[in-house]
This record gives sequence, C-alpha cells and structure tokens, in this order.
Amino acid sequence: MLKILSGDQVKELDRIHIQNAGISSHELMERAALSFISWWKSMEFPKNLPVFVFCGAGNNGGDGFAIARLLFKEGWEVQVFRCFEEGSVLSADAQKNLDWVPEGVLIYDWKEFNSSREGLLIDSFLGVGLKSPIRNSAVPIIECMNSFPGTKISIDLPSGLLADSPTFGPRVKADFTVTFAFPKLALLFPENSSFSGKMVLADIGISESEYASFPTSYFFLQEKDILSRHRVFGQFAHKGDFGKVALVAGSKGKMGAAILCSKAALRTGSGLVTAFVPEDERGIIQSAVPEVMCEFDENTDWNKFDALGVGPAIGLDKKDLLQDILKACSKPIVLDADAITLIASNQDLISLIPKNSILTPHLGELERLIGKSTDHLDRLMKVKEFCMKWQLNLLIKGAYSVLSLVDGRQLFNSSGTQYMATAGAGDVLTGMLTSFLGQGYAPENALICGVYHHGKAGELAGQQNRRSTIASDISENIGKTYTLLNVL
Ligand SMILES: NC(=O)C1=CN([C@@H]2O[C@H](COP(=O)(O)OP(=O)(O)OC[C@H]3O[C@@H](n4cnc5c(N)ncnc54)[C@H](O)[C@@H]3O)[C@@H](O)[C@H]2O)[C@@H](O)CC1
Ligand SMILES: Nc1ncnc2c1ncn2[C@@H]1O[C@H](COP(=O)(O)OP(=O)(O)O)[C@@H](O)[C@H]1O
Ligand SMILES: [K+]
Repeated sequence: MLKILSGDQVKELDRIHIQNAGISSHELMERAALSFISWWKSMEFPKNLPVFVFCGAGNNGGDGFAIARLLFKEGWEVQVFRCFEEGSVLSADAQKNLDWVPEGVLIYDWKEFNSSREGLLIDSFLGVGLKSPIRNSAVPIIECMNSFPGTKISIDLPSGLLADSPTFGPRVKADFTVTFAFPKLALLFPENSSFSGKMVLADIGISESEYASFPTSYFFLQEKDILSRHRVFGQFAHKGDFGKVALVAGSKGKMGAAILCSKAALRTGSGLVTAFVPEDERGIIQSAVPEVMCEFDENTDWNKFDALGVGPAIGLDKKDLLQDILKACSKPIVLDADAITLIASNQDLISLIPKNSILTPHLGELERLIGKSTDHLDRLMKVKEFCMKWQLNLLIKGAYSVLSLVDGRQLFNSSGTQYMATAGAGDVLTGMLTSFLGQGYAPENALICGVYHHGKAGELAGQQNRRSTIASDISENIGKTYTLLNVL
C-alpha cells in the first residue's frame, strides 16, 4: 500500500530513488514533467488556448520550466511567468530547465500577466518546499493567479498550501492538482478541497519498496491493494460458507434503511441475510427484498449469526437493545448511524463494544462521539487515539474516507465520487461491511474491501446517473465491481 509521507521526507525519498535508479535529480524532474504531460494529453484541452506557466525559483519552478518546454514541443503556445526577481539564485535543476526553455517560449515577469486573456494556467510557483506561511512578497503572486478565471492546474501542491499541516494564508485555488509520487496529506483534507480541486496522482517511477524505511501512519488505498485482501471460495462452497448475517435496522417510517443494508449484504455475497426489524413493519421489507428473512425477538441469540450490523435508522430509543447486543456479542460487529449516536450519548457503552469492531460515523456522528475537531489533522489524531485506546476500527466517511485501524494506521480510500452524497449510501456500506465480516474476512480486510468496493460501485453508478444517483444504484453496481477487480 502506498505510504503518504510528509513534505519534509520528499528530498530523502528522491535521494534514495536517484541512488537506486542510477539517475540524476534532473532526470527525475524530467520524469515528473513527462508524467504531467501524459495526464495533460489525456485531458484533451482545446489546443487553441495559450498556456501560462508560473514558475518559482525552487524545484517546483523547475518542473514548470520543463513542462513549458515539453508543451511547446507538443505544439502549444506557451508563456512563462517568472515568480522571482531577475538574477535570483535558482535551485540547480530549476536553473538547468530555465536554460533549456526554447526561444519560442517567451519569459515574462509575473507582474506582466494579463489575467483577462483566455488560456490555461499552470501553477509551479511553490511545492513541498514551503514549510511556513508564505512571505508577504509572495501574496500578490498568488492573488494574481487566483484572479485568472480560466482553468488552473497546480503542480504537486497549490502554491501556498502546506503539505501536511493546516494552512491559513492565501493559496492558489486550483481546478486540478497533479501531485507526484504520493498524495500530499493536505490534498486529502476536506477543508482544502476548494484549493486543490481534483487531485491527480502522477507516477514518477518510485517503487513502493523505496518507501520502506520511512515511518508513517498514513497510507493511500488503491485498486491494486484490494484483490489480495479477498477470500477465495471454491467450487464446492455452500451458502453457509458465505456467512449468515443479521442487520438490526429500520423503524416506522424509515424501513428503507433496513431494505438498503440487507439488499447490499446480499449483493456483496452473503449466504443468508436476516433483517431484525419492528414486527409491525415486516411487510415492507419482505415484499421489497424476498431473499431477506426477518426476526423480531429482542431476546434472540445474537451469536448464532456470523456477523451483525447494527444501527441504520433504528431510532434513538433503542439504547437497551443496543446494550444487550453489545453485551451478548463476542465477535466484532459493525456499528453505524443511530447506534453511534446512542454510544456517543452513553459513553459507558464504548467499553462493551467487541474489540476490532467497525464504527462508520459520518462527520456529524463522529463529532458527537469524540467531540469537535479544529481541522482534519486534529480529527485524524483524535480518531487514532480513540481507535488505539478502545481497540476499534473507525471509518471517517466522506471523500477520501479514512479507515482508522486499531494499530494506529490510517488509510485514505481512493474510490468514490461526490454522486454518493445521497440518502442511504451509508446504509449500503453497512450492509457490505457486515457481509464481508460474515464471509469470514478479518475486520481489517472487511473494512478495506467494503469501503473500496462501495466507492467503486458509487463511481459506476455515478458514471451512469451523475447527480441522479440514489443509494439503490450503488447497491446494483456492487456485482460489477467484482468483475472489474476480477474477484471470483
Ligand atoms: N519526488 C518528488 O516528489 C519530486 C518533486 N519535484 C518537485 O520539487 C518540489 C520541491 O522543490 P523544492 O524543495 O525546491 O521546493 P519548492 O520549489 O516547493 O519551494 C522552494 C521555493 O519556495 C520559496 N519559499 C520558501 N519558503 C517560502 C515562504 N515562506 N514564502 C514564500 N516563498 C517561499 C523559496 O524561496 C524557493 O524559491 C516539489 O513540490 C515538486 O514540484 C520534482 O521536481 C521531482 C520529483
Ligand atoms: N463527496 C463524496 N465523495 C466520496 N464519497 C462520498 C462523498 N459523499 C459521501 N460519500 C460516501 O457516501 C456514504 C454516505 O454515508 P452517510 O453519510 O452515512 O449517508 P446516509 O446516512 O444517507 O446513509 C459514505 O460512505 C461516504 O464516504
Ligand atoms: K505549485
């Protein structure tokens, strides 16, 4: 799994790679520029537009000079805007790339930029080299770039954004950020999304083994990490092997939650799914999902199930039931929605939750559970502490959902789309996670597979339906994610 390093560790990573690959730092910069160009080509920007490249004096600027040269070679009209005084000392690789800027590319001072011209703007002013809030002299340069209404693409980081700590000063508001080697932590924070735009990860040929010596608790979960986490079932498998799960969900007026999570559990592959619902409401779910069985007796033996998912729309009057379930269960379970709100307001319940269980709060539920956070970094630290203290897994839901594990690792999920921000998407996830647990997956693998496939199913649903996507569409696409990832 790809490690997310801090901005400070980039130089050391480069040094290791340069040594291993037997290339120069300048060649590595060229690779970064070439990787950017291959993304650029995939975007099919209109060729009649000129490209304005803002370059700083460090290696981020060096990337910009190299990109300017390569785009010019591809036939684009390119202009470079210098974000430093003429005669300044540049980093060695930036100077070399400045020297290589072809004659057809005109170089101007940033103050000469006319922001009302149509074009495409590339921001390679400041990258991970920025360690403190930007100097006053740099503020107008960022304001100048932000005054440009067209598409802005930041290289590695939007200039002004600190790589891994909260930023308060001005920063470029990019439409895209093409970041090299690994996602810089700040690009994954919700509060920075209006600055980073869409993040694009550009490979520059550094292998994961070269990250081995770096300590970090942050990881980026990608498609290549998923298949090996799945269990393989043989030709003679029977429905018992695929697990018997129960979902405690739904209440009068909110039976949809029970339908969504039970159906998602079936679609994820559970052999037998029981919905534990109010008896008076059973007709709704039994006609909507005939494959699902129902139970109503609160004194049932909860341990007869291979896995339990508890919480979607059960109502906040179900504290006693929740407490009974937590006391009775010996195996890890999935807790979502109202179950989390109940636990948040009855914190003595936390110690009853079976170790290694999975909690899936959205930001509102999380705040009820662990209190307010000043920013996402603070939130990550608080959640990590919570998970390690109680030996629980917790998912912070949203774009780049964070899978916070019992041992302190925090994995940022790369699948998903804004079209999943729709009622019941979380209920579908609860069904999926419960299903994987019931199929005998270790909680960590159930969480990884559940969250990744949920996001992928959401992407497929979103491609077909865009903003008309509803939670049922996510469920209907779970099967396609198995085909896509070649899960048997
Ligand atoms: N492995 C990688 O990730 C690679 C990274 N490369 C690039 O190299 C960049 C890092 O380069 P550098 O370490 O030279 O750093 P940067 O180019 O990000 O920043 C250094 C520049 O920032 C200015 N600066 C520093 N603090 C400032 C402040 N408080 N206010 C205003 N200006 C300030 C300095 O004067 C200097 O001009 C990356 O972001 C990336 O773009 C690529 O060239 C090659 C491979
Ligand atoms: N912008 C987004 N990008 C990616 N995933 C998202 C986004 N918004 C929501 N999601 C996902 O959709 C699900 C929503 O869950 P939740 O908020 O519990 O919804 P509900 O309570 O309506 O079921 C989560 O898995 C979340 O990660
Ligand atoms: K930049």
